[in-house]
Amino acid sequence: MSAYVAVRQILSPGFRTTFKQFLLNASTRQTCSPFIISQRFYAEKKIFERNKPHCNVGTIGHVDHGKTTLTAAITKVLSDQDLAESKLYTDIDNAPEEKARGITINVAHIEYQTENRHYGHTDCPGHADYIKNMITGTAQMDGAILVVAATDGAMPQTREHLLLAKQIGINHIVVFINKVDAADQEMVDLVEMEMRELMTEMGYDGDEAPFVKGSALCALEGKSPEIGSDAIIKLLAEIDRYVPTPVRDLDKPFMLPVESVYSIPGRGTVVTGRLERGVLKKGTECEFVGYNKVIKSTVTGVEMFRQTLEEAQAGDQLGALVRGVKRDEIKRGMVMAKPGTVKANDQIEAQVYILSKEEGGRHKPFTSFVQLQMFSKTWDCATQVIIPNKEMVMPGEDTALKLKLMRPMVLEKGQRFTLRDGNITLGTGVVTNILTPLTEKERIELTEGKKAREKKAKA
Ligand SMILES: Nc1nc2c(ncn2[C@@H]2O[C@H](COP(=O)(O)OP(=O)(O)OP(=O)(O)O)[C@@H](O)[C@H]2O)c(=O)[nH]1
Ligand SMILES: [Mg+2]
Repeated sequence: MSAYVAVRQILSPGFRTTFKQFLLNASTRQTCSPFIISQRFYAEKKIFERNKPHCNVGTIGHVDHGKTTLTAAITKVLSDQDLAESKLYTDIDNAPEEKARGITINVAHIEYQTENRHYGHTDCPGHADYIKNMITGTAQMDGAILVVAATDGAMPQTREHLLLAKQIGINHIVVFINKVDAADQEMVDLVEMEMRELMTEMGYDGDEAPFVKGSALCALEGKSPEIGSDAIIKLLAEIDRYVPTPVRDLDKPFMLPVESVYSIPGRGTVVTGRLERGVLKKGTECEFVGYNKVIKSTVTGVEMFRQTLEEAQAGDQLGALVRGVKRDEIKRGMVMAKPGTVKANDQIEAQVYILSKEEGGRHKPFTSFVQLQMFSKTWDCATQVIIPNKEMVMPGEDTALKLKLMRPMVLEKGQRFTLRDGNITLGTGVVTNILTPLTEKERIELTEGKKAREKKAKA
């Protein structure tokens, strides 16, 4: 009964009863090891067992460089060690449009374990049109795997993803040079040199960053183990070693930026995302904030990778079942939090770095009243930019800006964000001050101004 004793202190009475019943079950009693009993219990009841630190990683990089193939290969190699459920390429890119076009559009969340940690893995799209999804996906990671095809080397989205990852606050990146089966050694070495330089240029430690070379396709197809499965094992060992388990903010009131919303027939509405701070349990009251709304609800269930969680902790990638709210009432970008602990704001001051032309930014300076798209956490919103104290801002400059958002969104002091202009990442910044909300008159001026500009642009 020692497995029961071990968990009874941390689990609710309802859970304890279920576990006790399981232990009293005749077939279970035949097994004497408490460890095996508890493992069987968790698996059978689909309950998430928190027996290793959890860490969020994911694949980023240019389109077609092999991120999804690598994701599938990792699950395959780990499934041989009973540390993951093997996922096919088509399980990951499963939307009809993704299958038809052979590219990733939506991020996919996959689960696996090494001996040391439990991982949530987000496979991001590389195509330039889906940068928005990549930003949302990367916002959930603690460390990233940058995939670069040896056949191509660094490409535009290799650079852009690296830059965005840096801005989002991902400090640990492991590079996987993929497709070595299709490139000669000289080419592979050149790509490594180029990538180390690029990492340094983007503010990473290019000399220290771990590089693993291999072929995701060989690993997935079970061919050439020296560049296939061995490379995957090496990659996972480097992630285990290099990406630290972040210290989670467990003591603060909980907060989860909503990534997706689903309606599950017979059960209700489920929101998913990464719990950014605090802990979350079934029965907790919550509030959804953003897009001019505050919606109150109660969490009636918490799951991680389809397994029930007694208590979710900051860092967990989870789904929360919420009572009494319809799917259409909640949107990606809203924040679910303890009632009264987060606020939406529409006017802030920020310190922003405007990328130079060489870094992929704008070629020309900009002046006040330009309208840009602001990305933070899982939301994005149009915002008007005001430059205090000077006429214009040049590419490559670090500047204070005042931002007026078209809609109030959750923004806190110290929060990081990205500014984009069409297809260009223009700058990255941090909120330095929250200003008084826009008055009704100012808001009308802002939105009317936007309409007028749009009309002019069309004409
Ligand atoms: N030769 C070779 N081809 C590979 C390897 N890994 C992936 N590929 C192929 O490269 C193509 C693109 O692979 P994906 O995994 O879809 O690439 P991706 O980076 O996920 O692409 P997006 O998500 O659309 O950005 C596919 O045809 C793969 O079979 C490899 O190691 N060697
Ligand atoms: Mg993909």
